[in-house]
Amino acid sequence: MESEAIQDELQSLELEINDVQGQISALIEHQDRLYERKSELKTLLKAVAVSSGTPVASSCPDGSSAVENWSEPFEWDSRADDVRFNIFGISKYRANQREIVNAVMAGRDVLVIMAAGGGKSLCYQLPAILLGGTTLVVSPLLSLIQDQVMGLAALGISAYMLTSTSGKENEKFVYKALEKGEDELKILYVTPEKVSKSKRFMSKLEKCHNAGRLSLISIDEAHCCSQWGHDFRPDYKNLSILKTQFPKVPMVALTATATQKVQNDLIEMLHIPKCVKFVSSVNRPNLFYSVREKSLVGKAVVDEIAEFIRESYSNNESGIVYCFSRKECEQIAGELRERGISADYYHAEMDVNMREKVHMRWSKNKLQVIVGTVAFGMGINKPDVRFVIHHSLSKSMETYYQESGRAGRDGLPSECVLFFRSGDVPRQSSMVFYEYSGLQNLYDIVRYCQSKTKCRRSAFFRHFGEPSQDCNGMCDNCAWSSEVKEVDVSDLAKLVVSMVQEMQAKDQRVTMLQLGDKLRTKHKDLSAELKREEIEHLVIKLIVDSVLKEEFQHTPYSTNAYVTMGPLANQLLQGRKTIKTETSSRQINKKSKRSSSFTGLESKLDELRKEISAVHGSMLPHTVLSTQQIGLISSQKPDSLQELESIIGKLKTEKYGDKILEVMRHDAVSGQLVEDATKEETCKSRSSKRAKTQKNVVLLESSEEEEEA
Ligand SMILES: Nc1ncnc2c1ncn2[C@@H]1O[C@H](COP(=O)(O)OP(=O)(O)OP(=O)(O)O)[C@@H](O)[C@H]1O
Ligand SMILES: [Mg+2]
Repeated sequence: MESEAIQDELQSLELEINDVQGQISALIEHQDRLYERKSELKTLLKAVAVSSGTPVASSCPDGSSAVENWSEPFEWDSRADDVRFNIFGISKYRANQREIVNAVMAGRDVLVIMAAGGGKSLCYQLPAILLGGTTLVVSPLLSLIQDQVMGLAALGISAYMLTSTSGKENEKFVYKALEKGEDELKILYVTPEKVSKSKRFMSKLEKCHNAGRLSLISIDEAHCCSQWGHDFRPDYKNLSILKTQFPKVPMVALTATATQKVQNDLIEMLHIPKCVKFVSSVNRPNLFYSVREKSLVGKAVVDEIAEFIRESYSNNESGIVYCFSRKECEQIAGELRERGISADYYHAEMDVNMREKVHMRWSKNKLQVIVGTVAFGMGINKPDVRFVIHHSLSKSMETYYQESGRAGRDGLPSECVLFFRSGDVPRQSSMVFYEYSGLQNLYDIVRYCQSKTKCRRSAFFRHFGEPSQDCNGMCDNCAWSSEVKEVDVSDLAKLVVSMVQEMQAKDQRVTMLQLGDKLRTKHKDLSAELKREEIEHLVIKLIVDSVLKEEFQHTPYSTNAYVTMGPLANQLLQGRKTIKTETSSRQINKKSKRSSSFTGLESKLDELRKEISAVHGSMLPHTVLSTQQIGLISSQKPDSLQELESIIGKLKTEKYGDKILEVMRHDAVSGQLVEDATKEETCKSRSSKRAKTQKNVVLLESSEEEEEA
């Protein structure tokens, strides 16, 4: 008897110890997050003190850490303005561009952190022209390099590339230009492999340097150097050789990825400890962020996406739909086509040529929507993507920021919509659980999706450790007021957790889907009230709140995610923790249009840029005229080449000015004709109205007459 009592006590102690251990590990995890946040806030405080948006000199040549003023006048100002406007057709600098150009021109190493579409290319292309000699640009992807070289060639700048695909003739020209310097070679793009693997290339580059002709080195998409970045490329690690070989040549490293960890890594790996650092805000004020509830019925989701595109983007404006798997991409592209949307798919398993074809059709606006996996990523250089839809959630806030950020790189209003359902979470978690902080990162974006009150934008500021800025109603939670109620669901949560506990005691594993089904079978009274997605929503909330936990098991074909007791499960069961969910009565404002579609004249100019691009083969429409330039021309209506030049600069006016003015004149004439026709129509209808009135009078008179008669 005594031994039985001891056994009992031992067992209950065992349970209690397990419980305490669970709580300790949850608290340690919590403590880690607090430490991480503390260090973010400290950095933030420094940034705020320096005043946001201004450059931070990480340290100066003399070792001091004073902030330098890169906004003051410099001797190259007027030349820089001339090239910016008359060659690039850019009427004014965007935030930090001028300061960066100045720091590069002053011969400093520079690190640029600027959001996607912020205009990083100009920051090295403009100095490349002003400096003379050759600028070497390392860029990770062939498609990016091709786009850039083609865009620069269209501006008459001698830009070349050396990649695995460049032909012998091209290679010969480039090597000769590097070695002898007789032919002009302003900008040379290479992939990182050229630097790390081609001895021939490095020896030619050395000759160019020894002759004093290597004026600048630019590392684009520099986050590829860092293992903490999302696109790590092993060959980027070897780029440190550039600073070792050419210590006096200024280096500019550019990226849109802003985390502190990546920044520190880059400075170390590229050997630029004394660089001037320019950190711009991660805010993309022109992007409208929203989250929509994703239906359990696949076809209904596609219907909603197709309706969204048709209603808001009926002028063939470009967009991307991101999907989880290759199979899903193909299927959804097909289903969108069935619904009359011009869509095609893009994923890593496709043949390279096929992929390039799809990308090219989309870039040339011959295809409206690309349905892609994350493989459709870094190489996207299209500035006028008006919408990015996520058919399933991304794996972290950072990847979502990157993927959704492909919208609106031209600064014009664009939309980012994420379709969220809790059932998609286990699919992602079984992919990311082995990554460092993979699950924590995933749960961060799940919190973003589940919130019905918090500003979506503020989640990005928080993630990147930046002071908050006004959202200006540019997210669903800020734009559309709705009644959000907090509901205490602790009792239901206890039922769910008890069920997991029972199964665990019997050594049974349960997935989220099975858990929902079992709960509804066991508690029939609940199944009438609770929908499957509501239970899934609760289970995911419990996982995110550490009450439940995901565990993974590998099979030869897949990795399965199971739900088990989490570190805070006992706190809930003992009534020491409450669980609340948000319910909202919001109706999605489906008709709200965030983008302005083209007016008549804008459409004609859009047609013109497509025609010119088609004639030139590889040139893209936005290289001919940007959407912003189309907007400016349409609103200012220049009627001479001189006036046009004051809007789009000399080069584009010389090349396309006559054609643009012809379109404008044609539009004015047809506008006049329409106006005349309208006037005539109005006159006619007035006189016919008058006649009708008179007729009525006559009739009336006659009827009176008849009556009289
Ligand atoms: N000052 C400016 N005014 C108007 N348009 C600009 C300006 N600077 C750059 N742009 C345009 O903005 C678009 C995006 O520029 P760019 O490709 O340099 O962005 P990025 O910062 O390199 O973005 P990503 O991180 O996506 O590569 C381009 O179409 C470019 O011509
Ligand atoms: Mg870029």
